Amino acid sequence: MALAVGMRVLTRALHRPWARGLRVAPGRTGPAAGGGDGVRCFGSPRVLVEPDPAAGVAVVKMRNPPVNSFSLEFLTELLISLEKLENDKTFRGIILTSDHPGIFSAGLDLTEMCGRKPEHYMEYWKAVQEMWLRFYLSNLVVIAAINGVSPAGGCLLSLTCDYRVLANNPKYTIGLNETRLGIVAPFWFKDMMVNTVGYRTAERALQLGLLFPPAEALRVGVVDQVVPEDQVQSTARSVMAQWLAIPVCRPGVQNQGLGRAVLSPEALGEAPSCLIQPLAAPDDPWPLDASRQSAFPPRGLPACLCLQAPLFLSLVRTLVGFGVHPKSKRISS
Ligand SMILES: CCCCCCCCCCC/C=C/C(=O)SCCNC(=O)CCNC(=O)[C@H](O)C(C)(C)COP(=O)(O)OP(=O)(O)OC[C@H]1O[C@@H](n2cnc3c(N)ncnc32)[C@H](O)[C@@H]1OP(=O)(O)O
Repeated sequence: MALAVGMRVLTRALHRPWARGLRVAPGRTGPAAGGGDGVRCFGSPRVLVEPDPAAGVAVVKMRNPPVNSFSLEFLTELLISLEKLENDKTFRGIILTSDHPGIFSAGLDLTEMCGRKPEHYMEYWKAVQEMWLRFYLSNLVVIAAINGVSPAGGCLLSLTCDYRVLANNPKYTIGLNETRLGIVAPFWFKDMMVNTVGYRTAERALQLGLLFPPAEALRVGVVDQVVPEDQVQSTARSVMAQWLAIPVCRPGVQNQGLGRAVLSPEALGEAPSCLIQPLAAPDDPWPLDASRQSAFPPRGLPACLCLQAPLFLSLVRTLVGFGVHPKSKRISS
């Protein structure tokens, strides 16, 4: 299904480049997540934050209908919310979930990735990387309460979290399905998966573009817990309490050199620009060996990406999977 929808969205975006996927959800206020009096939700049109100051926790709900895809606007709002919470010493943890049960996130917004100007791709790609880095490196404990389907970038976002609770609904699949769309998952997507499920499982999952239903997701370890749908939020809160009982949980993990293995100290210094630098230097020598070159363009490569061939190829050089890109060493070693 993801393949069909992906192709449909891409084709439509090509023919309707003005269709930006910019859907503004109405604002909303309500009681705090913890039910405390006088504490109001805040956020932005696409991101709702339900604070529970007493617990030091905020529930961050993605609400970018219809599928919580990562449009540029949505990414920007999500990052602003995260930054606000990080700068507010009241909060030590966030629970990341969807305001629209059934869909956690459809991942990158496919309409952002074709029919646009090169500058837009740069801006968009930078925002995607920043989202990943900011969540991955956040000093807040982040628990994902996955209450819907979570392909590709949606899965990546959950992989940045410290713990993943998935609702037990066979429709709620999760995984990195990029190859099914004819695109290669960036090496940092791949590294996150390898860190989570191990090399062989990640290799097979990425090559086949597997989307795991809950039982399988738990078995391979892409999620930490599968619970009945109506217990996802409460389980996430219990897990959070367990994490917050540890005085130095997230910074402590970093100090032990665990969990942040994808990033080298060099990349940490100037991460976003460092990561997109190869895209800005499209004349770099082709880094793929002959056998890999013959695999491009992959079968099923969306037509619009073929039309963007020069950009796409330079991106492929940046985004390759499984260690064929020399530059990946500086990030993933
Ligand atoms: C920047 C330069 C780019 C160059 C190229 C480099 C490429 C590098 C990319 C690297 C990594 C990519 C990561 C990604 O995340 S790619 C996105 C992958 N996502 C998917 O495969 C999910 C596709 N969607 C679905 O499977 C289903 O929509 C879903 C199961 C999520 C929900 O199904 P449901 O039946 O509830 O809803 P619909 O399918 O009817 O969809 C509703 C509307 O939403 C539109 N839609 C769906 N997904 C996306 C999406 N990812 N981006 C934008 N829009 C999306 C869908 O078309 C429907 O729209 P309409 O209501 O207008 O018909």
